[in-house]
Amino acid sequence: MIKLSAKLMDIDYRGVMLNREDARKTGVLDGDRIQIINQERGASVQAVVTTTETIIQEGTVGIFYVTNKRLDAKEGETFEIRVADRPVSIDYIKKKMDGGKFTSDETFSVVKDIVNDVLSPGEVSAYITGSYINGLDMDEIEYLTRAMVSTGEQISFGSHPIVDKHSIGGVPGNKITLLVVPIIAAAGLKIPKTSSRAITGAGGTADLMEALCPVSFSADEVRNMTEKAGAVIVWGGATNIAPADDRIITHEYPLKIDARGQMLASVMAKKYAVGADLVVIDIPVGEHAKVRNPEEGRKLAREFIELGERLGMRVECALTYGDSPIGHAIGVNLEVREALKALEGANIPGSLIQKSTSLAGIALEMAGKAQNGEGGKLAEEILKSGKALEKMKEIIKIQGGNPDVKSDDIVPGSHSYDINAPESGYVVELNNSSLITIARTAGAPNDHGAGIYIHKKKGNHVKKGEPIFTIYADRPWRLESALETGRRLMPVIVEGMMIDRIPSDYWRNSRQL
Ligand SMILES: O=P(O)(O)OC[C@H]1O[C@H](OP(=O)(O)O)[C@H](O)[C@@H]1O
Ligand SMILES: Nc1ccnc(=O)[nH]1
Repeated sequence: MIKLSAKLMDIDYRGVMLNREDARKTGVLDGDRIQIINQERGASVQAVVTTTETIIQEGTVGIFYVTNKRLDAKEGETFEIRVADRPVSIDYIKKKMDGGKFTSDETFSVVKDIVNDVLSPGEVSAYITGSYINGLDMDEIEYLTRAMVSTGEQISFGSHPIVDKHSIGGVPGNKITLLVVPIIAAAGLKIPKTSSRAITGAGGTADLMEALCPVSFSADEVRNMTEKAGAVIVWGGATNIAPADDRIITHEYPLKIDARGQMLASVMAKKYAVGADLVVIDIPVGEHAKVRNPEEGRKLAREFIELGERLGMRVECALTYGDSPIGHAIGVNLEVREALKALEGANIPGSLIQKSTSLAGIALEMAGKAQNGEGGKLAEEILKSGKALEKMKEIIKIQGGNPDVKSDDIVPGSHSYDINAPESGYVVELNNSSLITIARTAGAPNDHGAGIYIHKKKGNHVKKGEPIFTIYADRPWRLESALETGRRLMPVIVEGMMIDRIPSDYWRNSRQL
């Protein structure tokens, strides 16, 4: 054991940094774990070590920002440093990588170690990849859901039912939560909606809502705001509700994957932790969506319903059209503007309003606010009457945003480029996955102005030279990269359009590469 004095490092990362000499004395290598202890304060955390020759001097331990949120060290404070045991959860992760099955205790051990930052980013990725490749059965998914809930805070409300809604994601432009939640709340129901940020997409609901108001709140604040306004739309990752979820999503995001077992647990843990009784799940189905065909969709729906039964929640699922983007806008500001326009009563064509009112309608029927088959109509009435807009303003206000915000206040990025039709014809393909890649390359979701506005959707006729879609970015170099990606991926195909021209010397040239 050695004693070192703390140096706080303002780096948004987990772990600690040791001088190589101190690491040698302690007996740890880069990537090993140490326990940092202050006996007097009773403060102690485990952390993964990074070693350095020069950045941290001997006698000092550098503590990264995220780890210090738990340790609360002051600059110069003295800590005992001990080698920490290798966590047993790593053996469980290996077992899953080899095709084994997690027990309840093993799952809890992995989740607890993720939440307490005991596992390194590589180990968390191995856990996700192992589960992604070998799958989790329904028992393992239930264990995971319960472990995610029990390692965080839970909310309970005085009156019931508590309604909730969640989409598994995977379809670009899916801003429907910004309509569904205020419609349900305007009908007098409580809906404490927690969302994640983008996982495979170009803007999760938490990212979108952040363009209108703060989204980071404690579990207590979520409860109090929901009691007052009937609803919130907040970022689950900030609440300490199912805190493992956000850690897992952080590792899924760069890979654009959403492992099925983790997805079920991620969604349902958030519902269970807020005390939901009635839950509607949106399962977009489409060639480039997370669920490829209706059979797979029905199977996933059964799993959501079964998991709900095991946890005491009534779940209904809607298989929705996921072959094309929802509405016309993809990316934070573009989507928020489109959602606000719909709430303001603008005549937005097609999928956005229809999808939102159908989903909200199911929740209204489940809660007994409408007869079976009448929910969608009631939801539409609530939307058209302006009551959903009023409720949305109340939600924005209670979360600390400007309730008088108008759709036109939310503007897309100042750098844009129109992609025009090379031929006249019908749009026969809009590749969701490529659209997302282009929007992300343009800067979405972090750059709020970045994204894509689609002028012509599948089945629409377009004349040669007319814009099919416009790419927006906040920074010019991001627009350049997005354009390059767009040219490579060709996300839209117009009937009759030449897809590529392969010159006769193609093979010779490609061999030279
Ligand atoms: O990035 P991809 O994987 O498309 O989807 C993730 C989005 O789907 C869910 O939406 P909601 O909270 O039901 O609106 C999540 O919370 C998140 O916002
Ligand atoms: N894995 C997930 C998919 C969609 N929403 C979530 O919160 N989590």
